[in-house]
Amino acid sequence: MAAPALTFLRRLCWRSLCEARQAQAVCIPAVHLHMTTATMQVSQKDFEKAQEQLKLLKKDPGNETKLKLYALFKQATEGPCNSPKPGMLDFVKKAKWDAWNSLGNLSQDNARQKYTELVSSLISAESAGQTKDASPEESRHDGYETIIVTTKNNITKIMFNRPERKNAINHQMYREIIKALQEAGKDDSTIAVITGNGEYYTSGNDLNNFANVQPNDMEKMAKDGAELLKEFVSCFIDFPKPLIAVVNGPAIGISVTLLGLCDIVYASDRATFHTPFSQLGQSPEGCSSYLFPKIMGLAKANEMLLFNKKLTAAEACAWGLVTEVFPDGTFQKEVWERLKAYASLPKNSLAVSKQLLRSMEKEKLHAVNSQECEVLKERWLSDECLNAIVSFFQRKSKL
Ligand SMILES: CCCCCC/C=C/C(=O)SCCNC(=O)CCNC(=O)[C@H](O)C(C)(C)COP(=O)(O)OP(=O)(O)OC[C@H]1O[C@@H](n2cnc3c(N)ncnc32)[C@H](O)[C@@H]1OP(=O)(O)O
Repeated sequence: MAAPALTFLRRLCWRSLCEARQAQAVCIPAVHLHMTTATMQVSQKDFEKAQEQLKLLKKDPGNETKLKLYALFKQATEGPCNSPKPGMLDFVKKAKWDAWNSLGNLSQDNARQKYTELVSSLISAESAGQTKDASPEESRHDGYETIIVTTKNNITKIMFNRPERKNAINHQMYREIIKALQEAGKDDSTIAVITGNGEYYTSGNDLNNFANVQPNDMEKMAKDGAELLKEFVSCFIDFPKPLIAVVNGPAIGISVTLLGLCDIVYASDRATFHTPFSQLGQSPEGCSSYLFPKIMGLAKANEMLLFNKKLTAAEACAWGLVTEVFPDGTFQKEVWERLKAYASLPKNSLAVSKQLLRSMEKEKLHAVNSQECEVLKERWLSDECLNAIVSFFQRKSKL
């Protein structure tokens, strides 16, 4: 069918089509009077039942099917197409006329039969789909060790999964998250969610990423780290569909800065938000040096990014970093119910809308990301940073 015709047909509300058919059905008893054999009477009964069943369909079966139903109904009740051909620009009438006319001399009995069969197949397909919808399978994606990636209810969930290390992000986890985001961007899901397994959302960069590096390899470590970080953050900047952070517990470092690149942030009231960059002799990343002042204003961004102020969930919400805070006891239930409803919205509409909201900033964000990675590359080679890492591990070993 021609694209303009389809576009116009999309304007046809499914319910109004059903109602139109109901109104047309008034003429059916007249058809019924012409039938004589018992078989035909049964067929007529089935035909009427099919019309009733059609009204119960919840999902719009699509334009092609609607046209087929329309044509079969007309053929069954009025016989071969007998109305004048509509003008080329009357797209809807023309499409309907074409569909009816394409049935040629199909007998009314056959048309009734085909109509009834088509409705029956739609009803069976919908009830099979509904059973599936009621308890859809959660599919787990293969090939990940540090994260768990699943898809259910049109939501791809990426879960940090090193709970015994407070979900600290080691090099392998950075790479796996990159891969998971690239796949989630292309899969059939409507939205993607990032969350943590266990008590923490994540404690940020695994400080072991800096451990056991020989003095001669320091520069290479810093260079490779900056490249990995740049690629990692780029995946968040470019992510093409709504990306939601479900912050189940404390969040530290890079996991906090990335929230500025997420489209919605839901937090448990147990969550805290901490970016101890200066304490670690480091500097902000995840585009936070640009996005945090925009989100919360420079004065508050300074408290977080320069002076390591740890925010409660309520503060983070008041400062605009978090969308909504939920009591921890009902957090998972409330959030996933909400997300399930969001993920049933039209997928493409959400994707293009997200891209519109972000597109003006994309180039800027990539430039900020590059600059932040360059600065960090230097920071990682600084005494301030090395001393901070050493003192973290010394503190740990004394405990
Ligand atoms: C490619 C490189 C990209 C770099 C990007 C730049 C990113 C920057 C950042 O993210 S900065 C933030 C870095 N994170 C931290 O500074 C947090 C460090 N961890 C802690 O302060 C604490 O562990 C804690 C507050 C998260 C939890 O404290 P506590 O409740 O007392 O638990 P433990 O400390 O006993 O933790 C259990 C176990 O996990 C280890 N661990 C936790 N987080 C990290 C981490 N981020 N790095 C390394 N190890 C971590 C902790 O050492 C314990 O291990 P142990 O049992 O002692 O072997």
